[in-house]
Amino acid sequence: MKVGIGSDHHGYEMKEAIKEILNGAGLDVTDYGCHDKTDSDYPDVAFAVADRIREGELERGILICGTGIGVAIAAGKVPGIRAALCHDTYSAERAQKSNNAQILTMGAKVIGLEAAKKVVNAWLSSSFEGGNSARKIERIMEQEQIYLRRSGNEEADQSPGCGC
Ligand SMILES: O=C[C@H](O)[C@H](O)[C@H](O)COP(=O)(O)O
Repeated sequence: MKVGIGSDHHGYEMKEAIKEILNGAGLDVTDYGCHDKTDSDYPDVAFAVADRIREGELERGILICGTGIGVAIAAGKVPGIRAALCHDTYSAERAQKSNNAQILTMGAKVIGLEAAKKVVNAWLSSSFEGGNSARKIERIMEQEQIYLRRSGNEEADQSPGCGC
């Protein structure tokens, strides 16, 4: 599985630790930064990872900032992207099974590393179940297309869709 990972400076240490684990597990992991603890702006890394998913280069992304909120908001602005902020294993599992979220976000100031590892594992080991969930994801994706068309955006119809 091709996974992109990224963080701002608040999430740097957690990002490095999780990257090591994923590499050790044999996943194909690409690090989109940041690469040290120097102040960095979370939207930049969030857009970098989300864009690669939108373009089909990555299957999944993991984004970490202080709270996980900023990266989730930014990544969710990229058409076709569903980013889920999860700090517990049940939500992480459902983020895949119900929401087909390509991106997991976490806050390094909110959750400890051991719990974060379990959240990542729950999310990576789950997959979308379709069924009744598909209709809701399709509805979200349809509405996104409506907004894109309404704004005359040429990117309408180029999103990965619902994955249903
Ligand atoms: O949602 C945003 C994250 O928690 C960021 O890590 C945090 O906001 C960093 O921004 P600042 O340093 O401006 O508080």
